[in-house]
Amino acid sequence: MICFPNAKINLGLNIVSKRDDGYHNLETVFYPIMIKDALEIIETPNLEKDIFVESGIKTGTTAENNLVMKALHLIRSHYSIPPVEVHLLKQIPFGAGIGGGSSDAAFMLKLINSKYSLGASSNELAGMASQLGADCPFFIYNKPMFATGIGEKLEEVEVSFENYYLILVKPEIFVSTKDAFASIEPKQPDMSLKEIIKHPIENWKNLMVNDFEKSIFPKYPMIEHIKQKLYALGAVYASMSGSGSSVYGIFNKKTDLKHHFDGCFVWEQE
Ligand SMILES: C[C@@](CO)(OP(=O)(O)O)[C@H](O)COP(=O)(O)OP(=O)(O)OC[C@H]1O[C@@H](n2ccc(N)nc2=O)[C@H](O)[C@@H]1O
Ligand SMILES: Nc1ncnc2c1ncn2[C@@H]1O[C@H](COP(=O)(O)OP(=O)(O)O)[C@@H](O)[C@H]1O
Repeated sequence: MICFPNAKINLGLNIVSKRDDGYHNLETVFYPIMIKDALEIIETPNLEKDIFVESGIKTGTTAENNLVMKALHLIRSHYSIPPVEVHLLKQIPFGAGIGGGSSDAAFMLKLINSKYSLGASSNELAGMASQLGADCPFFIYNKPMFATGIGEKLEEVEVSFENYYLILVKPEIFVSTKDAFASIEPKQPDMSLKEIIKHPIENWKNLMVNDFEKSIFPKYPMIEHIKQKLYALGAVYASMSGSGSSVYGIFNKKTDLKHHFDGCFVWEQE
């Protein structure tokens, strides 16, 4: 049985306060984008323990610390699941602020739930996902969501780029989410993202921010350069996604932009 975990971008990101457990309360809108990994589980008779095979982009993870295996062990602690062979084809860049690892883990929970007809509800799966990563519960629902708390309180929102064109650019820079949070001064936003998102996309430039940009841009000028270039090329809105290093641009019409970003991973909406 196979599935195709996809990535996300953050539309705005306000880091509101630091919590006693070291995590941060935030406000963001998660928006699914269709850069995809492939995740397969194969049931092999007489297998004594799980097998994990990773191909594609090298994440440097192992069968012990890859999030798909952590997801497998977690769901197995609730349900009886036999040893399986797991194949993960990595195509979503990591350290990119687009949640690839969290998505793989959430899709593993959904895959096991379907394959073994466990009947767990989305809410139950989201509860398990929250133990694997702050971004993880969103990928259980995988539709545009306004998120608060550490990212686990989710509310569906209406937002679509149907008449627009989206491009995502990731330079050869890998940002650690933990380090990115460490250099943030939390603050209450002037206007809630839930309100901002209702404005026309043309107004977002003046209203919507990603709080990580302020600390990440001075450290990695290349990321800011990409954002400025997207605006120079005519983007209606451009922003870093999550803790970086990816930057996305939203355009009014499809234009050939790839050649402007040599040396970067570039994904364009079909
Ligand atoms: C910043 C965001 C924005 O969407 O995405 P990415 O840039 O990673 O994609 C997320 O909040 C990341 O979610 P996720 O990547 O699942 O984070 P986790 O693995 O749970 O946490 C990694 C580390 O980030 C910090 N962390 C994470 C989430 C949060 N709300 N507050 C935090 O302080 C903690 O130090 C934690 O140890
Ligand atoms: N299935 C996975 N895919 C990618 N990274 C993973 C996975 N499992 C664990 N990791 C670890 O998580 C880190 C962050 O990966 P990821 O969530 O894809 O990045 P980000 O959301 O910051 O773009 C990686 O550097 C890697 O060490």
